[in-house]
Amino acid sequence: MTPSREHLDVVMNVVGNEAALTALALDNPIHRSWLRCYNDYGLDPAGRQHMRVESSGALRDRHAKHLAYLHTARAAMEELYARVADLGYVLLLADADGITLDYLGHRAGDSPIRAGLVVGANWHEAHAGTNGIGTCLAECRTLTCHYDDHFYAGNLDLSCTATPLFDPEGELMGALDLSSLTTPDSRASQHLIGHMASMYGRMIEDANFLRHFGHRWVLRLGRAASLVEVNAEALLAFDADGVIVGADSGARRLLQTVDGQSVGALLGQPLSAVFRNPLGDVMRLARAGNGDSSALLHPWLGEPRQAMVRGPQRRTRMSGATSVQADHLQAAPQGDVSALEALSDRDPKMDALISQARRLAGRSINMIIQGETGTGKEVLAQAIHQASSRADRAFVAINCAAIPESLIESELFGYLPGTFTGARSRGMVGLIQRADGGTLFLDEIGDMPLALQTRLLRVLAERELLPLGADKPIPLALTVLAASHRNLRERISAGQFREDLYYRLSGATLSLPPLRERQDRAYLVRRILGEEATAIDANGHLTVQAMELLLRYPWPGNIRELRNVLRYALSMAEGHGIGARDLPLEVQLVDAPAPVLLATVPAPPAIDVAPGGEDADASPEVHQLLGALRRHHWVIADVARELSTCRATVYRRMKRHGIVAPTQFC
Ligand SMILES: Nc1ncnc2c1ncn2[C@@H]1O[C@H](COP(=O)(O)OP(=O)(O)OP(=O)(O)O)[C@@H](O)[C@H]1O
Repeated sequence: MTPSREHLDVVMNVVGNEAALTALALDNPIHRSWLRCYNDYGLDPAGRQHMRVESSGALRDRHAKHLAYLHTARAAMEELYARVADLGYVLLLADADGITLDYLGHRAGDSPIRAGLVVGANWHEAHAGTNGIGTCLAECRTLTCHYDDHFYAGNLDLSCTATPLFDPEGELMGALDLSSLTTPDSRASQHLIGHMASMYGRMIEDANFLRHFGHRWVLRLGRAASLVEVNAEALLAFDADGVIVGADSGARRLLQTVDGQSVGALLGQPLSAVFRNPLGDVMRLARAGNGDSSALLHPWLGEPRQAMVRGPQRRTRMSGATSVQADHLQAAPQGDVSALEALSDRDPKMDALISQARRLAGRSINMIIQGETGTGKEVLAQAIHQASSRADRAFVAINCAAIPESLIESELFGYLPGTFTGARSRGMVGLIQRADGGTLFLDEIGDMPLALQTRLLRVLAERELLPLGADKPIPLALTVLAASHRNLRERISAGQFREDLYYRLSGATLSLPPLRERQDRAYLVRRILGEEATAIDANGHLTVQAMELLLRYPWPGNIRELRNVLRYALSMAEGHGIGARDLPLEVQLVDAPAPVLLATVPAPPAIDVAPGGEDADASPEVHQLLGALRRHHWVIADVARELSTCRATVYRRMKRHGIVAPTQFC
C-alpha cells in the first residue's frame, strides 16, 4: 500500500467510525480536527488540497491592519530563526484567519513554496485541512501536526508546530509556526520545538502588551523575585485608580481560572478585589519605582507571587481630577504636543489646524473632525488626546459603523451581571465607561442608530451613564471626539441625526485637508516610508523619478492609500532603491491621458508590474484590460468573455503590457 493510501485508511477509520469517534475525539486534538474537516468543512481526505494564496492587494490590507503585530513579532522571529535555521525549520506568522503574514526561511528551491510555506498562504482548516497553523488556531493551543497528522496526503512530508498568540484584550491574534520538510521521524523530537514556539509566542504577546499599555501601570507577577522582571508569569495593566484595564494570557490563566474553569472577569476590577493585600501595598511598589518587588497574595493561588510594578513611560504630574487612591501613584503625564506637531511640515492649512487643536486640547471640549476617508482623522484624535491633560487616561476608539446594531448598545453602555443569560451573564464594563476621564473617539458617528444617539446625548448632557440592567447612574467625565465621512448637517435635515447631539459634539470643528491639497506631501512620503521600511526591515530609499510620480498622483484614498502604496513599493523593490517601476501601475500612469482608471479605482491595484512595466503603454487597451481584470478578480476566462475574445489573447495582452496577476506576495 502506498503511504498516502495508508494515510487515507487511517483518517477514514477515525472520521467514519461512529463508535470510536467520541472516545478518540475527546482527547486527541488531531482527530478532533479531522472530524471538523470531514463533517463541518466537507473536505475529502482522498481529494487534493488546493493551496489558496491571497492576492497582493488583500495581503496589503492585512499587513496594514496588523502593522504593530508584525513589527513586534518580526524581532522575536529573527531571534528564534537564528536558533532553528540549522535544524531545517522555517518560521511562519499567521493572522487569526490563518493567512501567513510573515515568513522567515530559505528560499532556494521550490519545495517551501510548493508546500505553501509562503506569505499569503491560507492555512485555515476549512481549506487546508488539519495542519499546524489552522488546527492551532481552531484549538487555541500549542500543538504539533506531524507528517500523517495532516488531513491531506499532500502535506505528509511536513512537520509543523504552532502556538496561538493573543492580543492585549485577550482576543486570538494569530499563530507562530515552525515548520520543517526534513524533521527526524520521531514525534518526540518536536517537544523541544513546541516549548520554543510557546516561549517565543509569549515573548511576542508580552512585547505587544507592554507597547499597548505603555501609558499605564503594569504589574508583573512571578514565582521568583530574581526573575519577575525578565520572565513574568503574568502581566496586569491598571489605571491611576488601581482598576485593572488589561490582562495578558498568563494573568488570565493564573487569576481568572480555577481547575480550568473561568471564575469571573479581571478587567474593570480594582486590584484590591483581586489580591488580598491592601491596595496600598501595590501603590508602595509603584512609588518605589521599577526594580523593587514584594510578595502579593491571591485568594486561590497556593503560594504568594512576587510582584513588580512598572510605571507609565512618561511620568510627570497627576491631574487634580483623579481620586484619592490615585495620589498614591506618581504624577500623571502632562500633555505632549509632539504627536500633534509631527502631523505637518509647514503646510499652511495643517499648521492652522494644529495650532487650533493645541489650544483646544487642554480644555476638554468635544470636537468634530471632518475629512475625506484616510486623511488621518483617528491619527489626529489620538494626537489631541496625547496633547491633553487626559493623556495618561484611556483613549477609546469606536467605529460606530463596524459594530453590529444588535451589539452596539451593550458594547457602548455595558451591562450588569444577570442582565443577559448565558456567556454574557457576568456583566461588562461598556466602552464609554472605559473612556471615563479620558477621550472617547466615535468614528463614523453619522452611522449611530437614532435610539442610541438619544442615550449618548443623555450621557453628554448629564455626565452620567446608566449601564443596561442598572438603576443607579455612574458619574462620568468624558471628552468626545467624533468623526464622520457623512455630511452630518445633511443627516440632520434628513431626520437621521439629532441636531441637539450635533451641537453637544461640535464644541469645535476641525477639517483635515485631502492629501492632494497638502504642500508637505514630500515630508509625509519620507516619514511614512521610514516607518514602513522599519516595520518590514527594508531599504527605504526613493529614486527622484519615483518621488516625482508620488507627488503628482492625486491620492483619492489619501494618507491611507499613500501608506499602502509605499508598503507595496518597498516589497517590490526587494531591498534596492524604489524606482518608478516598483510603484503600482496607476501611480506610474498618473500622467496618462485616460482618467477612467484614476477616477474609478481608488485603491492601489492588485497587480505586479513585470520589468519593463515602467514603460507600459498607457493606451485605452491597458485601461480596458485592467478594468476587466479587476472586475472579474483576475479570473481570465471571465475577462475573456467580457472582452469577447479568447483566454490566450487576454494572456498575450497582459504579457505585452507587463501586467502580472497577483498570486503571492513574495
Ligand atoms: N499624519 C500621518 N502620518 C502618518 N500616517 C498617517 C497620518 N495620518 C494618517 N496616517 C495613516 O493613514 C491611515 C488612515 O488614518 P486614519 O484611520 O486616521 O484615517 P481616517 O481619516 O480616520 O480614515 P477613515 O475616514 O477611513 O476612518 C492609517 O494607516 C494612518 O497610520
